[in-house]
Amino acid sequence: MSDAPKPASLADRITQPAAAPTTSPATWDEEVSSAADPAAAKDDSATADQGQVDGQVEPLGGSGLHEATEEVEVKLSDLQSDTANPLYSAQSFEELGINEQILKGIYSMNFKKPSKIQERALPLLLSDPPRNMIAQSQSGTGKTAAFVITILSRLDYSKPNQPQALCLAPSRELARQIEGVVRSIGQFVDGLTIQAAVPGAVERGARLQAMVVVGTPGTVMDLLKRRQFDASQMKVLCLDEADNMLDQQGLGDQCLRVKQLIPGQTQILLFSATFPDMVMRYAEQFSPNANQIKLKRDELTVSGIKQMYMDCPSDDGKYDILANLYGLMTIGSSIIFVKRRETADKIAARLIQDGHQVVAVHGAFEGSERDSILERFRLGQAKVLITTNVLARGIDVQSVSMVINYDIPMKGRSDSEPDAETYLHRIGRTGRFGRVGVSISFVFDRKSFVGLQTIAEHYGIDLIRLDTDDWDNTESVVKNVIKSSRAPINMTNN
Ligand SMILES: Nc1ncnc2c1ncn2[C@@H]1O[C@H](COP(=O)(O)OP(=O)(O)OP(=O)(O)O)[C@@H](O)[C@H]1O
Repeated sequence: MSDAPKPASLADRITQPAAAPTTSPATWDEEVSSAADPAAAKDDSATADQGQVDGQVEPLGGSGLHEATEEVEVKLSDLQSDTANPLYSAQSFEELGINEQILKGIYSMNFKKPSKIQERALPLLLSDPPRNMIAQSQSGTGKTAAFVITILSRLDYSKPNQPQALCLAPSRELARQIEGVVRSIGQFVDGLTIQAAVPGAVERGARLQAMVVVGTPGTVMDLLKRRQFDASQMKVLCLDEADNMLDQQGLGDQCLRVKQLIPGQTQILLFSATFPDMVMRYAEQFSPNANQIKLKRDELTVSGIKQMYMDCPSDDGKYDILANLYGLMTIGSSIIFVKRRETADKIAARLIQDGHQVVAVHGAFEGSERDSILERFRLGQAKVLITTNVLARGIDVQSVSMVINYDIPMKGRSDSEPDAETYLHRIGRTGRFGRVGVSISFVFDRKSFVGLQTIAEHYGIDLIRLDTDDWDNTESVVKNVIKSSRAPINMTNN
């Protein structure tokens, strides 16, 4: 990129006719910017083929290029004292009115100061009488601890066998992860009982007998129907990834049915990094009179994640680019997101055949197998994970330094619309709590290019273009980012 002339923003390039007639375009951004014909993009969108897709949502109704920044080392404490940073807080955990045993758990996790969402949300969440909450904060900024502390603070510890708090998440992996956070933060809380309600975790006929239940909506609904779960004394209902839970046809219905079976005065908490307008309206009905903490669209991206893209020669040609990137992907850990299960299997098989070590997980895998593969990835025994949207949200593996969008996330009938929310959640698997990371999105045709460009404009993101013909430069740009451990302070935009 150093030798190439710095192009104007993608937005400029797509909306303005090319200044001078070009010869046959070398890349899709050249092609699209010279044609600038939205109708043509539409034609392409009708060609989505069929296949098994995980985690797809039903639709509801200043991008630019720049040079990568040089390495800057920053401590977490520096980030947390920068008022513009989403990790900033003026207060300590003690000042937020959290009970001693819970505080002990928080400090044992090495959390020194709250993040902005924790500082802002906790006083509202813990105040009496309990009020509902709709809370939005960027990926990796500590939303889980905010609702877990609330749950632990609301329980009646004289009733250890009585379910009193229910947390729902869209995937078994995320539910298990949240269960782990409840166990960690609650490790010094006397008498705390916790149970997971994910497929295969509760024996048929066995009653749920824990104060805190963390599960997926389908399993929880089954347990309620079979009277294995008494929700009559529920105090808190929390939906993590709430926009996804309320938006997806099936999950939305199940969440609504669960809500109908709990007491009317239950405190309802909705958390997510994204709340599209249409879903927000429904969220406000689901969680009435809620305190709300919202972000503007241009505050949603995390500055520590350097977002890049590569212009690939063809759909098939993406594989060679991926194989070339493989060495960089193993510097930390990385996740490759694809649309279809078959693609995940296919590229995993090819990479393995080419001598690389990768693992794949998607919805076709059996539950316990999914758990054990993700565990291997968490432990760093497998460095590269290939998956579908099923793991796009919530999964917290701090060592992930790169996310690859092998397929640009799309939604709608025949994949007609770019899926800006899923893009944000996918790239948010890196850059956790002030760490740095790289996302690389592959485009190869007009539709994928326009899709990415639309997403970039939606959030006002600057995308760095990586040259597929200059691997030395690509390597140095990516390495430069991932070898620094923290996001530079002056890069924060929120
Ligand atoms: N106050 C804190 N100090 C240090 N680390 C923290 C603090 N709060 C949370 N973390 C850590 O930050 C990471 C991200 O937290 P969490 O998974 O809750 O993010 P999130 O906001 O829910 O993200 P997502 O939107 O992707 O689900 C976790 O590893 C968590 O342990």
